[in-house]
Amino acid sequence: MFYLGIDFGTSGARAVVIDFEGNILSEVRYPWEMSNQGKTTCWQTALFTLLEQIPSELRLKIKAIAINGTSSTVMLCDAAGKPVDAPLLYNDARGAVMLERLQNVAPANHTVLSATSSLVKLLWMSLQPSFTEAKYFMHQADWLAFLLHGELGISDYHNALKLGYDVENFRYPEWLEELQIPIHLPKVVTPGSAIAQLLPEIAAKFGLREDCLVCAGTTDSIAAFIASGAKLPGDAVTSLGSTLVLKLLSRTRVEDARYGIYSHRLGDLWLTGGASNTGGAVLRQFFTDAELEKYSREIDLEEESGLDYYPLLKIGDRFPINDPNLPPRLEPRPDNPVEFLHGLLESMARIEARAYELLQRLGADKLKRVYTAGGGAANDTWTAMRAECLQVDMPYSVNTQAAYGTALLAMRGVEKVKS
Ligand SMILES: Nc1ncnc2c1ncn2[C@@H]1O[C@H](COP(=O)(O)OP(=O)(O)O)[C@@H](O)[C@H]1O
Ligand SMILES: O=C(CO)[C@H](O)[C@H](O)COP(=O)(O)O
Repeated sequence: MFYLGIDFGTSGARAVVIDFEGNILSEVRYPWEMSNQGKTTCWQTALFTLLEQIPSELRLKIKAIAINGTSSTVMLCDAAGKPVDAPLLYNDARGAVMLERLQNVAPANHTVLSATSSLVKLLWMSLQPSFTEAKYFMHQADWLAFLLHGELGISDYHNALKLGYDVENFRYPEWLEELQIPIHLPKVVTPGSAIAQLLPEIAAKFGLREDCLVCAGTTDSIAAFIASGAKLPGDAVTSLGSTLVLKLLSRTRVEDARYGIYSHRLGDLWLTGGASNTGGAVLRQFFTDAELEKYSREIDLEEESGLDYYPLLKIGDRFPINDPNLPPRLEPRPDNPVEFLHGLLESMARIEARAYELLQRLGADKLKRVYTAGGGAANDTWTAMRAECLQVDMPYSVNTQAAYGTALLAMRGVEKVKS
């Protein structure tokens, strides 16, 4: 039997089929323009296209499917599961106007007290005209899974963290219930746990087994952590995708909205960390992937760039500076593209190192090794700069693709294998 993991990242969707031993049997991709990442029609097309791209002989043996989305990408649906408005993406900060109201209700420095948290987004959406048609609040991964299993309003405690779900006591906190928002908040289950079998019409349409189970999902950066094989306190994964996301596995939970720091539950341990708006999307604004590869090789690592940027696409960051008004700093810009890239990579390496120092200062376990996921993992020059800043072991991970981690989540969810 096989297991399917589907990753809905920032720059596209990817699917991986694995066997019980974790061997990859098929990998398919559906890239999209960044302008399409906020269209639910594009998400549905991507999901169905990925299913069609998997060889039919493999599809017939898929026993479980799980989907990860970008964290805090959220939407409202009507009673039939139809979106009533456009989704709000992971880094959408329009909910900042609701922070003051929430500060009077939520505990100090709670994860939801961030301009991009799912709860401030929900409060903002509740003021929009479309809210009158809304019945369900869903995360991207929840809605995509709903398309396959047909049950509305089910999420996982990774995606639900930024909605304010209490992942220690597995319930919504009283202060959140007192908000009395007239909407169905999702029923929250364990990531990877089986939710339901495929809808018969989906099984028939895509040549999948009718008893194929759809499992609760996770977020893209947690999926990458699971993929990496990191498992001990002090192990960390930096996702160098469109965004820079840090996860440091710790015995201690760390929560501090002042810095955009929160902790996801992973078994009996905590994934302390945060997600910055800096990262590959800023690089892609100036360089193609081919230029990144070419110019990175020309960087002289013996020299510092002498540049100190805070690379952002637009105003606002989430972590380690949680400030929706933080301006990008990309000046002075050298004429030589190699020098400019040197400054960008070096500056992001410094932001990463500062962020790990902050996590440890606030109580997370001591950083011991850092695995790297995402498009930037392939950049040896960047890895060397980062190693210089981090001064820890940076092992190469055979697999850090989020889709692979999500496939492992599906397998472990239905096979109860030892992880
Ligand atoms: N050689 C490279 N060096 C640094 N960054 C790279 C390189 N190649 C690709 N990237 C970056 O990786 C990002 C895409 O990585 P990916 O993990 O697919 O992103 P996401 O999951 O966020 O969609 C792009 O923003 C791109 O700029
Ligand atoms: O930046 C992002 C998109 O890639 C997401 O915010 C990322 O998933 C981090 O969120 P989490 O730590 O909850 O997974």
